[in-house]
Amino acid sequence: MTTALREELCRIGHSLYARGLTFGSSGNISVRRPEGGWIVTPTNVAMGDLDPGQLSILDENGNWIEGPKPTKETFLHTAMYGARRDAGAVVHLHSTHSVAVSVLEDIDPADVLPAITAYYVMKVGALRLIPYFRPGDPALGSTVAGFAAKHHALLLANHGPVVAGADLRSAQYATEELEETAKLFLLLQGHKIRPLTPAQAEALKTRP
Ligand SMILES: O=C(CO)COP(=O)(O)O
Ligand SMILES: [Zn+2]
Repeated sequence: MTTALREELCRIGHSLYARGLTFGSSGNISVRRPEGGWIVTPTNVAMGDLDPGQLSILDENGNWIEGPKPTKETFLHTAMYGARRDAGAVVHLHSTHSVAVSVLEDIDPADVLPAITAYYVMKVGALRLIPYFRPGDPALGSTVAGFAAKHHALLLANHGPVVAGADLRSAQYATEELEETAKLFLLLQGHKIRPLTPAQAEALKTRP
């Protein structure tokens, strides 16, 4: 099981990297292990170079117990899991359009992007902006913990998205949906737009 999870995590990392959804050694991914604890990506490794035999293991308290040194954003991942007991995976990227939106001056920090499409509402919902902290700053963990219970998708200002999902695929798909919606939002700047109405958005949350 752990071998399959290791392979799936690396396949997703390779795919994200190959499609330009994160760059250099940016981004990190974690997944909950059925036997307890987490598999997380090592620090300073490009998503395109992830190796199933070279992943970091954390115990159930979030302590590094095996493998290479884990991502410096480990506390960001553990803060998400701490606030969301149903989360099975967390993806953090530096995807270009999401980062661009995180830098805009006049965005609503409580709900950054409008409900442009149904899939955005279904997979992301209300995107919360988190104030800027330097990467790896543990203070980011406590700030994220305060918002993560209400929001599975967060946008770190001047940095990038961090998204929790029930499993790796859900977290990946929601992060990709967020990136595509950020791109649409930027494409639509200067145009009058007609987002989904609150009733249309609400219906997507309550119906299958
Ligand atoms: O995205 C990153 C920092 O925010 C990448 O850091 P790591 O290489 O430590 O995972
Ligand atoms: Zn980052």
